Amino acid sequence: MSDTSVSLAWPAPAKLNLFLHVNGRRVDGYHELQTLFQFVDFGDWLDFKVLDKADITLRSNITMDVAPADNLIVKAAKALQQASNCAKGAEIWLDKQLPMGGGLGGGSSDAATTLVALNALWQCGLSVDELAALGLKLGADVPVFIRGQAAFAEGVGEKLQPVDLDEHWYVVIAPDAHVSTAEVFQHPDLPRDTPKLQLCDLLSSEWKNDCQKLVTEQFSQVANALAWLIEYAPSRMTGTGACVFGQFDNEQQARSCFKQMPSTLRGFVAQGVNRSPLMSRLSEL
Ligand SMILES: C[C@@](CO)(OP(=O)(O)O)[C@H](O)COP(=O)(O)OP(=O)(O)OC[C@H]1O[C@@H](n2ccc(N)nc2=O)[C@H](O)[C@@H]1O
Ligand SMILES: Nc1ncnc2c1ncn2[C@@H]1O[C@H](COP(=O)(O)OP(=O)(O)O)[C@@H](O)[C@H]1O
Repeated sequence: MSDTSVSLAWPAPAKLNLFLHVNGRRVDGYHELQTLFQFVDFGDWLDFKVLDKADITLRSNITMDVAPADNLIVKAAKALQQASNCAKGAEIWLDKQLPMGGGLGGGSSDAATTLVALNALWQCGLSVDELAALGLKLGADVPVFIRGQAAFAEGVGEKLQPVDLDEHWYVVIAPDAHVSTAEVFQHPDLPRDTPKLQLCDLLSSEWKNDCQKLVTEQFSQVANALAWLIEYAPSRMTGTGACVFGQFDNEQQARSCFKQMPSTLRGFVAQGVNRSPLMSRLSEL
């Protein structure tokens, strides 16, 4: 591939936290979690044009409320340049489909796709472990997107164990609310005492999200979306919100529910997938 070629689009899928337990708070303020990550076949898309000079530029279909230098995509590209002493740059195009700060991991997924794609396109030669370590510095959820396999996560989300889960269909609703991850974790009323359990026990118990009660009490939009969805399917919040998801056995049931969604709500239908679409894209190179 020549340095000026434009690669085909690269997917940056969303994730769901099928359960999210808060087990305690570390001395550095970060929280010990146990969570189950699965990807869905819906998300953002990125394009990269490799440049012979070290410039990194980003254009997007939406106006983002983060400065370019703070965008996780730009940060990821610069971190990779530094870590691999790479003198190449990139023009990056982002087709943003995922709500920002919604608990779907869009920013983390964008960062992971940038690291994986540019590592290949710039021929940096970093291993998956090296990319995951680099990604962790950008955000707790970046490593799971880099590894591209549904996973049980512990620690602050960096200790990952691959899992093979049922690939259900989901209706995902993005309530019109911005929930700050940092504020949820700082809140005095967040329960932080769920006992740590073995994965086999967690898989056979009822799944819950320890942030959900606090967030639904504070954001009526999240409570209302959940109250509507739960009439159709088992439903929960993902991450620290605001997005909620309902789980269906098949596509037809999910689409039938989605059709009945009030026009005041926004969302999408997607299938849970254990292998990230990013991995399929990478294997096409
Ligand atoms: C809790 C999860 C579950 O997926 O929430 P969502 O962000 O997806 O909603 C994520 O791990 C979040 O990951 P991410 O959004 O990358 O968080 P970071 O940028 O690393 O941290 C944002 C802030 O949240 C707090 N934080 C984050 C993760 C964690 N295990 N404990 C924390 O206390 C810290 O105060 C930190 O400053
Ligand atoms: N490319 C990006 N896409 C989304 N958010 C980004 C991006 N770069 C930086 N951010 C910042 O990261 C925050 C978390 O984004 P996101 O990953 O979408 O949410 P969450 O972690 O709740 O799933 C956003 O509120 C935004 O300020």
